[in-house]
Amino acid sequence: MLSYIVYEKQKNMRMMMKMHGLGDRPYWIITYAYFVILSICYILTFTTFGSLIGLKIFTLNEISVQLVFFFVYINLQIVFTIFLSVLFSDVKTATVIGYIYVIGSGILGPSFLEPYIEDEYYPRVLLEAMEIFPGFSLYHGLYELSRYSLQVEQFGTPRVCLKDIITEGLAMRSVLIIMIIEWVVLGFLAYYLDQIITNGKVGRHPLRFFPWSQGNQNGYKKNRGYDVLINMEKPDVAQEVKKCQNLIALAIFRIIFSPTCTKERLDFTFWQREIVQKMMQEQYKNQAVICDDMKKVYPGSDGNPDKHAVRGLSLTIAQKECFGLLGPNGAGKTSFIKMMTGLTYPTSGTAFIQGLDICKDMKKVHTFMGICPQHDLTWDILTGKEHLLFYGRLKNLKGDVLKKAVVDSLQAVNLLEKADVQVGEYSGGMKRRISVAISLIGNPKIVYMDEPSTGLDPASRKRLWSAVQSAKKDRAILLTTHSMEEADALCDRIGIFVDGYLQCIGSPSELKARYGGYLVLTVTTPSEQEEEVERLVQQISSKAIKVYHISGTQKFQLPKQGLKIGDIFRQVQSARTRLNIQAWGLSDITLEDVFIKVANEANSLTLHSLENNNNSYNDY
Ligand SMILES: Nc1ncnc2c1ncn2[C@@H]1O[C@H](COP(=O)(O)OP(=O)(O)OP(=O)(O)O)[C@@H](O)[C@H]1O
Repeated sequence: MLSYIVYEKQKNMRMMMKMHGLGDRPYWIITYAYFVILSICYILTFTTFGSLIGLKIFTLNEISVQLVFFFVYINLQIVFTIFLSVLFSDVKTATVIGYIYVIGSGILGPSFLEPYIEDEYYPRVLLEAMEIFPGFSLYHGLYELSRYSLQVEQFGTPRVCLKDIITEGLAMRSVLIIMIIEWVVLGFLAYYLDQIITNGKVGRHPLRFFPWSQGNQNGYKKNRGYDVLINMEKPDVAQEVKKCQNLIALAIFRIIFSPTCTKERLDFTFWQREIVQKMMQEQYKNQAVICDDMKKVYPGSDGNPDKHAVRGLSLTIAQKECFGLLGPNGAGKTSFIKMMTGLTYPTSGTAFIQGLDICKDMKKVHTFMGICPQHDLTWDILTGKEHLLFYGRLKNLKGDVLKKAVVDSLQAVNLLEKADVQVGEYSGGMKRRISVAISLIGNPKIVYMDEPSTGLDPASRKRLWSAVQSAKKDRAILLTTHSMEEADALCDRIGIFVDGYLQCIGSPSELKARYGGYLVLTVTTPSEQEEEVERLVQQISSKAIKVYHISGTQKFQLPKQGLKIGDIFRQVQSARTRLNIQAWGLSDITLEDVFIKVANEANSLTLHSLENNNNSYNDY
């Protein structure tokens, strides 16, 4: 049981289920019920088999006594396991500790505890204190059962029944009482710790359940207000920041001026009202996601400084928009998606998804969210179809609708033929495709895809793209990718993210226009015609620059301003015979060029500022 729970935690399966709408309470109820049923089956087999081979502990004891004792114990064992599981994040460690516990308590029972049980003068209170350890209470209970059966066999006394245990104050009574109390206490404790501890660390405020607690409920710092530094050198990013601020102010306005709100209205200053009213006129509607200056800092360890993975991200994503977040390795894209999906908390700032604050209403957000994580989170023993059935049910799909959704999803990612194959037998690309299908099932309103096409062959990638294309018709999609071709094909808007900052934002064509600004004209002629070609190009654009020439092949950069592609075609074609042009071509800047340019600029800026810092330290 311990390995099972820790496995789901370590592999982030639990988080994956949570992100698809399975709340903590249903998760634990289902898990608990599963373990109880499993344990009951085990105990029934155990006692039946024991009786069949004539073990007196089973044949000479009342069935009701055995059943009550074993039932209480299995429940205690389950809550104890859940309690222990909170402390582990690695399945191997959990399994080893689990075995040490089982074998250790089996050895310690007869060698350590038994002498105290048999010693009538040993204080019972101390013995009962030792039985707080569940392995010892089990041992003592079994010891009592065997004693009762021995009495029946040797002295012919009547069998001990439940009533005798309760009224006569037999040792079994204290064992049962200890186990029942522990069952309840550990149950609450396990649930409480599970809520505040994430991967072995305290993730939420320890007092979050107590109404009198003034502690920050989610363990993050809020950075409300309008103190975001707007970098005027990046007007697109600055505009996005402003848009977020305005939208948030609008949301505040709506709350404050709602008829039910009285307290906050008093704190609402006049100037804020002015801004909000002005902004009300602006048409920022239908935003699926509004991120407000989100930051993520990982605390430094082993003497290393803190890692600023996301340094302040303000972003809006409209309904039915596919937004592509591009960036070099380590830029902070995954950290951002982790915050958006509730895998980790923002260090400061927050985001609103369909108007719900991710720091306050993440549970509700999970019910209409889909995610395709960077690393596939699937159960090896379940088939592709079973995965989709499971996640479809989490999204409240039922009956024929569910069946149809599963078939459609499998078809969309070309896995219909492999529907009944266990995912453990899937290739890397197939696992990726089933992850995409999982993220889209149940019509989530917002879908996050972290490098969805990694490891896919070109045909599968194209099919995946068309699945994403049709999916975005009725939902917002946030996609991270290293493939510029993919970003160009799928994304309505793109943001390039470097070193935790958004460096630029816009549609692929806007970015190309903004960072390209020129066309590349390549002309190949016999070498003696080179000068003539140069003259022709100067006629087309007086600002053309020759960037390259070798044995008759010349390359020119033509500033786009004032140029018409049709004119270039016409002029080159009409001079084709006269100048003996053997080949010529005109190309635009690619998204890849934009990416490299933006990333290089950002990196050189960082280096520059680091150098400046170093210089100022030296000066100092
Ligand atoms: N749990 C963590 N603790 C400390 N640092 C972390 C943690 N997770 C990520 N980082 C660091 O934060 C930075 C951003 O990481 P992140 O995984 O978000 O980048 P990314 O843009 O998704 O990279 P890639 O494209 O390679 O997936 C990296 O320098 C990484 O080393």
